[in-house]
Amino acid sequence: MSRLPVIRNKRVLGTSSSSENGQDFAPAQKKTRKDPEPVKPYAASTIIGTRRPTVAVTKAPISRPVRQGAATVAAAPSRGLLKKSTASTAPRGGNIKATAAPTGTKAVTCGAAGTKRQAWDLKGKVTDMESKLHNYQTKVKSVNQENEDLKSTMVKSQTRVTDLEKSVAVQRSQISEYEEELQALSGVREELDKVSSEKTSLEKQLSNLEGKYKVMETLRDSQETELQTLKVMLSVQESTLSHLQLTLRDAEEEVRSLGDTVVQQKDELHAGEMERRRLHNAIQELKGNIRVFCRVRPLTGGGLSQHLQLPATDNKTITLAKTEESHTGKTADTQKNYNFNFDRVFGPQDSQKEVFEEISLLVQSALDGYNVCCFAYGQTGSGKTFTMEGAEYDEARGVIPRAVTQIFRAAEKLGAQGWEFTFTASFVEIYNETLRDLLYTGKASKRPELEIRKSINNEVTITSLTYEKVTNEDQVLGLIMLANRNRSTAQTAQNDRSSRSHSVFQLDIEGANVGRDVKCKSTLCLVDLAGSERLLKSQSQGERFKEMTAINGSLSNLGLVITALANKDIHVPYRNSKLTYLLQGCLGGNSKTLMFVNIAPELDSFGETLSSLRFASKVNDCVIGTASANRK
Ligand SMILES: Nc1ncnc2c1ncn2[C@@H]1O[C@H](COP(=O)(O)OP(=O)(O)OP(=O)(O)O)[C@@H](O)[C@H]1O
Repeated sequence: MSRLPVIRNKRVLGTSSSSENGQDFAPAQKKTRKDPEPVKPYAASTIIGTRRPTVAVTKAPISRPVRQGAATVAAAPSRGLLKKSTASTAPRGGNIKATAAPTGTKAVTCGAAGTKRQAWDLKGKVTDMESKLHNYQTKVKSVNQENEDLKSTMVKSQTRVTDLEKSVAVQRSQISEYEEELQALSGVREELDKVSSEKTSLEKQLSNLEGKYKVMETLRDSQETELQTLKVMLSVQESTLSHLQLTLRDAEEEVRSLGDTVVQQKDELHAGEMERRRLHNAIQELKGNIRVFCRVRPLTGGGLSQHLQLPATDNKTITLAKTEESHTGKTADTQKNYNFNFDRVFGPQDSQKEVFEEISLLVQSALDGYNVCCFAYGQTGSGKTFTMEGAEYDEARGVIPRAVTQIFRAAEKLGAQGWEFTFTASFVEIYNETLRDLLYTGKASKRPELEIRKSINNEVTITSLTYEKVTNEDQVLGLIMLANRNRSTAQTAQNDRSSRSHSVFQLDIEGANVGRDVKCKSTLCLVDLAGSERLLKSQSQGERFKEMTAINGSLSNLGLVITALANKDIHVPYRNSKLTYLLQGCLGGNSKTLMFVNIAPELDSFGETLSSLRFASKVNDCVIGTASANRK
């Protein structure tokens, strides 16, 4: 920070000094400069010539002239004026002039007329001397006066000097203050430096920003151009929009009329769906409400079996041929053929897919509100489980997983027509006339006993059985896997238990078309029966005998029930076995039944095969009454 006052004060000081000196010392300096030679201070020469009466008073340079315009009598001690010796100090050959004092002091002249007195004129000389003395006295007086003045001036000057010294001291203290301030200002200077460096960086930033600003301006310009283009486009779009709005109004009108058409078509569709169901059922009835499919499994070691003949052109016949040797040996061997006709006969080469295609219509009936029961009958190892469950890879999937897939897909499609379905799955095993929950996940020790109950409206349920609500195919497949795990656990405890127990998978289906106030309810029942070995062959004893008795009992009772239904007997012995009791809802008037008779192609299974085919043939001959859908 500029503290110019310091300089100004100095200047003031100088000015003041100059002013003082201007009054008191300047002329002397000027004179000194003019003097050809410096003259010692206080060196005053007064030449009082004997010959020349004129008294020359030289102007002696003094260090401090008393006053401008004062007599140029030197301010040296007045005594000196009288000393003759001092005359010798006067400059040699100098122009010594008698300078008349401006105050009226006259130069001493010899004689009144300035003429030289005669030697004899002593009086005159005395007079001159007196006059001179008087002059000198006057001069002394004036000098004294002047001296006094000078003294007072000196006193004043000293006072002045003191004042000035004080002032100087004050100025010095001020200077030191200013110096201190200056010192303090050095910090400020650092700050100033910092600020200035900051300023420099800010300036740089500013220039950067200016650069950016320019770029932004360019960008803005281009965007403004773009905006203009967009505005033009917008106006075009607006006109298009208004045009489209008009079109939309027209379209809405059209949609409204189409909506009416859709409602009308939905009605027609629903009527069509109901008609389809009616016709579908009519076809099923024509096919018979109980159907039997025969399936021959491939030979375990490959090749063809000689005793089983399946005509290539006919899918409904199977011939079991047996060559009987002549007992006497005298006659030729005779061949005995056993022919059986079924709704369909599948050979060893027929795939799971082909088998399922034949029963998919029945599965559709389950969704339409009809009870459907499908069971596999046959000796152990004849392919019942393979037919019903299949293997894990896709192509080998059996009836149960395929039926589940079909049902969920069909339900989804019917959803578009306003149908909503709920599905409940259960899986039960019947072993030795005892029911076992295959979906049970609790502790084995707490496994509850299951009892079949029949409600007032003839609905069969099992107490404490797991009824699992399912919403998709994967859930059902998960339950089937759980059932298989449960079965294999039991099988570890008892060898081949699965062959000696019936497993019953049930899917309860409830459908409602809320908009049309239509409801339906049905059960799809898929059963893998126990092996149908005859008691004689197995020659079982003990526990095994008990198992076989139970199996044969339930299977033969199944035959009896079907026969009773076909004969329209008043009493149908459902309760004679757990199997028929459980399947009561799915067998009989209000249901569609499909039986698979599975055949093992090995020759040593001939007897069992013949027995199975005879049983199936009996069932096939039955015509169970007309089924009616469970509609409300
Ligand atoms: N159509 C077929 N094609 C190929 N393999 C089959 C076929 N049918 C059955 N099998 C195979 O034959 C074997 C016995 O079949 P499966 O276990 O299904 O008989 P099962 O009648 O269920 O026997 P069990 O009464 O002991 O349960 C299995 O290995 C199975 O994979």
